[in-house]
Amino acid sequence: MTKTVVAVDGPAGSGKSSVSKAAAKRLGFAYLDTGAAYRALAWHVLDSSVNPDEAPAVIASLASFDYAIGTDPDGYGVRVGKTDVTNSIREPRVSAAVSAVARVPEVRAHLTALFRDIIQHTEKRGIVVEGRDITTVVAPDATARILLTASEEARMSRRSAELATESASDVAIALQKRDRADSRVVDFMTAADGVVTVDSTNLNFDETVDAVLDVIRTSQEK
Ligand SMILES: Nc1ncnc2c1ncn2[C@@H]1O[C@H](COP(=O)(O)OP(=O)(O)OP(=O)(O)O)[C@@H](O)[C@H]1O
Ligand SMILES: Nc1ccn([C@@H]2O[C@H](COP(=O)(O)O)[C@@H](O)[C@H]2O)c(=O)n1
Repeated sequence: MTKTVVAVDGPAGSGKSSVSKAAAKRLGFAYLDTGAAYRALAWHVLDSSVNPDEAPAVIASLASFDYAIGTDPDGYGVRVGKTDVTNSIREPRVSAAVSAVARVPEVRAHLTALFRDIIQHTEKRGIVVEGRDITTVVAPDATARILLTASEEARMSRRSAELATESASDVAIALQKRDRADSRVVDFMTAADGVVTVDSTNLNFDETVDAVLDVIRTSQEK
């Protein structure tokens, strides 16, 4: 059986996780959130009292990074060792530390190998994988390659609607800072050759999922 791999990249708050998860559910595919792995490593680094800006110490912490993630879009959990970190990796302190960890080349190589292993071993007939470098580095040969974008204004207002405990301006500053830092490492703002852009600025959630499903269907027909 040929496995369908769908690669989705985009900036923070563009809808990668929610849209990819919904598309995977509709197709009966597995779903892999690669940002969760970078977040889990940032959580592990902080939990080990390592400074995320000290690359050699971050690299050393990979040896004790016992990471597991589910790929069921209906209920996936993230674990580091025996600790369930599904919710704690979304805390602002982890979001603030994750870019420093993600810029270390050894970290990227380690996690890329992990993602490829998960993609290869999925038991479903397809998998939707989302992140920043999936279309270009992790799975450049994917069946469908999508850049999911939305204007900065739309992304900020969607994200601040989610985070009721934080002010809209704090959310906006954190999101801009993370995108700026991340885009120094990976270009997820421009579509690479063969990558289809889906701009959700003027689409509602269901319309965005439908647009992504259209791209997948068209790619499968090729
Ligand atoms: N087209 C859309 N219209 C309205 N809301 C949307 C749309 N797409 C996504 N959303 C909402 O925007 C919010 C952010 O989406 P999501 O968390 O999936 O983004 P993300 O790209 O994975 O972000 P991050 O990279 O920061 O994890 C969610 O509340 C989601 O439901
Ligand atoms: N392929 C990826 C995915 C994520 N990152 C880094 O992880 C951070 C968190 O990702 P979210 O999708 O959960 O927002 C992100 O800010 C990047 O630093 C990455 O480098 N490559």
